[in-house]
Amino acid sequence: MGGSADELEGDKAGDPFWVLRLIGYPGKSPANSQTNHIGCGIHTDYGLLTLINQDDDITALEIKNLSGEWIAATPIPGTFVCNIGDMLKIWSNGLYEATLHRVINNSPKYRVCVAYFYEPNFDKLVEPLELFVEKSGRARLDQKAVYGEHLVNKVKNNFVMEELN
Ligand SMILES: O=C(O)CCC(=O)C(=O)O
Ligand SMILES: [Fe+2]
Repeated sequence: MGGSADELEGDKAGDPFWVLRLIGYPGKSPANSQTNHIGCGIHTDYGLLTLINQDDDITALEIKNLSGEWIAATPIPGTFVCNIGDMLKIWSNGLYEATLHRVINNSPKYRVCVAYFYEPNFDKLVEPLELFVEKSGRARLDQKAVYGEHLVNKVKNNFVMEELN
């Protein structure tokens, strides 16, 4: 990113609120021709970086591209998907974009994903860093958040069963 190697250490992410989550998505029942309604709703990740290890043989994770279209994050064996989270977007003054994504498992197979969320310190007030305001060459983003409060608010809204289309 162009900062020092320990740019995010100390009070920023020196005591990261990391989480490793195993997530299971039931497959679509053969009797049901409709889109599976159990998945993960549209969201951006909350923290810094997420590493996703997904089943190799099921395409279910979708990303919204800059044209507003949903595109599949087709699994590439031996690789992780890396998502930018909301806090990295703010710290980098928008140089890094937190990408919208969702999960719909329309395969008949149960899908498993292992997601590692690398997050800032829980109580950290996150605001654009001067370094990235200069580097991005754009106006300072009018965004800031205490990471822990942001996390709790988003978890309350994201993990519900809902219509996915
Ligand atoms: O299951 C996946 O591939 C992604 C899950 C996800 O986006 C999340 O837990 O934040
Ligand atoms: Fe996510």
